[in-house]
Amino acid sequence: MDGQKPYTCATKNRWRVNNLEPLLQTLLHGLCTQPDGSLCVAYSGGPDSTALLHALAHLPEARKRGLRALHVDHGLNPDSAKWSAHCLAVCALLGVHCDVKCAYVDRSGGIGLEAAAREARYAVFIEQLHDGERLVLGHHQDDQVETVLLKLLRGAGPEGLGGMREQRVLGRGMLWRPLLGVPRDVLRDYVRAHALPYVDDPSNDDTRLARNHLRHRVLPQLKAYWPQAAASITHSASLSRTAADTLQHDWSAALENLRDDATNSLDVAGWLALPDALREPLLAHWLHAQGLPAPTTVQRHQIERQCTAQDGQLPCIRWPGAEVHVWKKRMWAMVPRKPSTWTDALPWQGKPLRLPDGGLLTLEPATTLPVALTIRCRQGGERIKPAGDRHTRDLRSLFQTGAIPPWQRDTLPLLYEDNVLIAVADRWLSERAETMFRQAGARPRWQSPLSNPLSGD
Ligand SMILES: Nc1ncnc2c1ncn2[C@@H]1O[C@H](COP(=O)(O)OP(=O)(O)OP(=O)(O)O)[C@@H](O)[C@H]1O
Repeated sequence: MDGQKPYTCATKNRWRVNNLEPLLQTLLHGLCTQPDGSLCVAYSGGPDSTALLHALAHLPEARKRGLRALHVDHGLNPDSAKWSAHCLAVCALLGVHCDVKCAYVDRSGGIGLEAAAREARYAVFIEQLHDGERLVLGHHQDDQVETVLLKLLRGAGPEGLGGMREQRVLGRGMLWRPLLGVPRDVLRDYVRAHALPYVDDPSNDDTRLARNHLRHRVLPQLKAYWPQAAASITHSASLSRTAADTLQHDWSAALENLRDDATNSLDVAGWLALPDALREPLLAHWLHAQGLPAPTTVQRHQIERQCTAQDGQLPCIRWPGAEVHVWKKRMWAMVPRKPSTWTDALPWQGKPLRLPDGGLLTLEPATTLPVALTIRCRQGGERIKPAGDRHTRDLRSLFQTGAIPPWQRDTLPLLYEDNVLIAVADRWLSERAETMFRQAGARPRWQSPLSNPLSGD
């Protein structure tokens, strides 16, 4: 597998030595323009990441930074353990340390096996990446062409049509795709010329999968008529990327202005006033940052219409995995939640208590209360006299003056001592509760089951 001369930046005018140099040349150029950081090759064992790993292993510039490989075993193919063993053996021959990690592929998410495997793989990458390390992937020009066409066929905008980014932040490090400009054939030539052994994953030939259908059926026909298809599509992608990055600059600035950090809610009037080209990606990004899926165009238009609802109305727009509420001229997003009131009275003396709706009640610092309290869910009609207040108040008016969003109101646990309401979560405490917690040297702390924290007054 060896025999490749080391090439350095200093000798770059003497690169043209043999027919293997284009790959090394690209990588060397990439390394010279990349900020420092050790390299971790995402090594599937397939031909492309094999070429990538082998070439990097022969560049002193890569070795000097620190070079290792990471193979993820999805456990989906009966031969996957053999593939892991193959990766370890190749790395041993190259003198590159290799980590093999198993990924748990969750098939229950309804996103398809390929996407679930990808999610699981990236979760491993994120977990395994060291501080400042670069995860180097073997995606090449033909992968980029397939990605862009698939996005086009799904009706994507400039961000999707920009294809895969050459680099981006990933976990504690960066993801880097140095081969996006290199055609698949160059990599396959390299593998052949060095007689590199690689894993042949049969799922790559399954033309029932959209990407494989494109690769094996559609693209050969496109290229037969338009030989420049790959170059033209990647050129369009880079134009879209530039446009998407410019838009991103603008919608990021708009998001800063429209989002309230304390509540993570959005100012709807400001959002509606944005041009379409900013409104859509801003919403998608705001949702993704909360781990929520973006709406379809039809659902987004529904949100836009509901944003102009009268005060007092409480619009809620739902789609699989997310719901958006419009309240007090702001927009709030969360995971859809069935209204869950519980009837049991739960005893509590200070130990962390997971409530039936997923909320969490604790004492900070952890300690034990002198008496056992009872925790109940709101039923309606409850009243409390908050410390320092001259009157008892019903919870409905407390919630209104405290600006507690309506969808959060039933989640606040109520703390009772001998059937007397002494605290509403950690928010309103009676004189008796204040005294009890002061004597115990701790404060109650409640974590909402919803993704958004409670709004401030
Ligand atoms: N199981 C895996 N472990 C580590 N990295 C992986 C794995 N699967 C994919 N990758 C990384 O993602 C890149 C693109 O993945 P893709 O599924 O297109 O490739 P592949 O067909 O598995 O193999 P290759 O690209 O190496 O020929 C790979 O080149 C590799 O860098």
